[in-house]
Amino acid sequence: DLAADGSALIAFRNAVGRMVLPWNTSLSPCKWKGVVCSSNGVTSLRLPGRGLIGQIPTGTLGNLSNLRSLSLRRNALFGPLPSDLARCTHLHFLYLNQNRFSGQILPFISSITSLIRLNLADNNFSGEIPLSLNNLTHLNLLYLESNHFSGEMPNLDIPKLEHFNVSFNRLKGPVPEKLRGMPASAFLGMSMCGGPLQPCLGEAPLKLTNSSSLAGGAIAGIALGAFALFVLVLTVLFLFFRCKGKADEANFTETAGAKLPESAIKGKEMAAASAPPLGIAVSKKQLVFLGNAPRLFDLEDLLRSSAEVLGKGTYGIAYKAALEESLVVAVKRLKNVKMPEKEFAEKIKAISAMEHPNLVPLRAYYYSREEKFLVYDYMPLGSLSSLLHGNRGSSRTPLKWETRIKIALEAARGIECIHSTSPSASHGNIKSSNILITSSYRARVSEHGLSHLAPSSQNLTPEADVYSFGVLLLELVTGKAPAHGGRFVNLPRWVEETLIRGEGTRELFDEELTRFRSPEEEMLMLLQVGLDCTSQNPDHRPEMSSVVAKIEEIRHWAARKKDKLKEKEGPVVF
Ligand SMILES: Nc1ncnc2c1ncn2[C@@H]1O[C@H](COP(=O)(O)OP(=O)(O)OP(=O)(O)O)[C@@H](O)[C@H]1O
Repeated sequence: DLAADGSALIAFRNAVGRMVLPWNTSLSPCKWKGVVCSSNGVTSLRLPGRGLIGQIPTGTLGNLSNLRSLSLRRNALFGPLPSDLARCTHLHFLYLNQNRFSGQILPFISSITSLIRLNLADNNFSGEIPLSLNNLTHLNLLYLESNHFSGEMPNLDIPKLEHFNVSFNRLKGPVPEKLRGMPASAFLGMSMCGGPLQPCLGEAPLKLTNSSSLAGGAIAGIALGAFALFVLVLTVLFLFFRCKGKADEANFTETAGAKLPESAIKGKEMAAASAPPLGIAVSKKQLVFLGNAPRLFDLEDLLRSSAEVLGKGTYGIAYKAALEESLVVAVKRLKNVKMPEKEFAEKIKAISAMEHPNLVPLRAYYYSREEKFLVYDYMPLGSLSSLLHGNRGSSRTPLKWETRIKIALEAARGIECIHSTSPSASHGNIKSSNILITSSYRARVSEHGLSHLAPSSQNLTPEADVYSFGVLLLELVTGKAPAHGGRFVNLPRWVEETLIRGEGTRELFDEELTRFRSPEEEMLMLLQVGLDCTSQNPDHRPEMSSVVAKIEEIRHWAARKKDKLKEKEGPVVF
């Protein structure tokens, strides 16, 4: 019945399209965009390229028992297909191509015997293609290309099958007998043989000429070379993305990008003599350097360096200290940290061991009874907060959409790294002023681990970080600061209320984004991720790894859309 179909559709929308499907619940579902009904209920749901993102839960589409046609192609849907789709026993057309669905095509697909067209191309499906697809006796179209299906192609024998493609999977072996009439283009990019392809080895031995055996040697060489390259790439990726491990070479500042030889720094005059020196009073003690970073300066150099206050934060005052024109560090002078040196040193070591390209590297620390400070790489572009909200005048360079979503992804990866260190690990103070930006607009999360030095450590949970990160996403899209001059805006509530007022979604967006005609669908998708993260119930918030996956999906989706547009435009013909 229609009411049940309506609630199934709303559950579906809430899971994957809350922002992009402005269905008016006071109207009949049959009036909603993309929905078609007959007297029995909803028969067709067509939402191609609408910016749907996430995993389709069971208890949504599976409840649409009269569904004849389902098209969700060109979205950013991922994860396994909901198994209760098998309950849609009248389904004729199922188009799920160009998403990121994964998992095996479970036998339930084969149980939807009403299917006439099944398109699962361009996804991440894996496992073997089941022989049980033979149950789909009405099937006229089966597109499975560009997935990760492996094993041998089963001997599909579907009498009405006319349109078929399994190219660009990992299938091997012979083209089965009943499919030998299909064109070669149906089996491209795999090690299959026979039928429309090259004969299999047993069928007609390959004639090896001298040149082809030479080619064999060359191929072996290329294969070895490719393997070595693969190992090298893996090693580089491992070194780059590891969360814990050995320190790499110090890169204290990104202003000039040049490395300074030690001799160039020691004993030199201060770079900007006009600024006052850092001048923190210390008892005779040394800086403790962390990791393998080269010791480019000592305590004395640091204390004499020209310093400027960057700001006052929860844990103390932050300074920019310029030791040399291209050797700049950030010094965080900690207040209210009262713990024995050994415990302090252990905590700091744990922080510095957490290495990741999206965390601000901690390079050294100083501990005495009366003074404690930390030395970080200086991030020349300051914080995301200042880039978003600072200097909103004519001289301002607005942050464009592509940069914002890249920053969102990188910050998410930094937080994911922190959360990956233990099940209860958290940052404790995620906000846009703690996302710092390098000269190449790479985002780095700062202050990780500091909440564990502070005396009160309540409410430090990964779920609380996810909430704060959700607020940050809403801030990136709306351009509104959650706290400004002592005034606080409840951003999640503001977004929800604006949506409920139903005046369209445009007023949600940062005016700097709409002015440059930024892609609305992507902005809505990111808003949806932000709202998911700020769910009132902590158990309903996604884990950081899934937040990372969702933002990656939005970017893939956008890239695919761009490619499609280019394809449409076609080559320029003179
Ligand atoms: N490594 C750094 N490089 C560049 N700027 C930094 C660095 N660390 C901090 N800052 C800047 O210094 C200012 C003060 O930072 P701090 O982290 O102490 O306070 P906060 O972020 O405003 O508040 P909280 O302590 O609650 O996080 C901020 O504007 C921040 O962007």
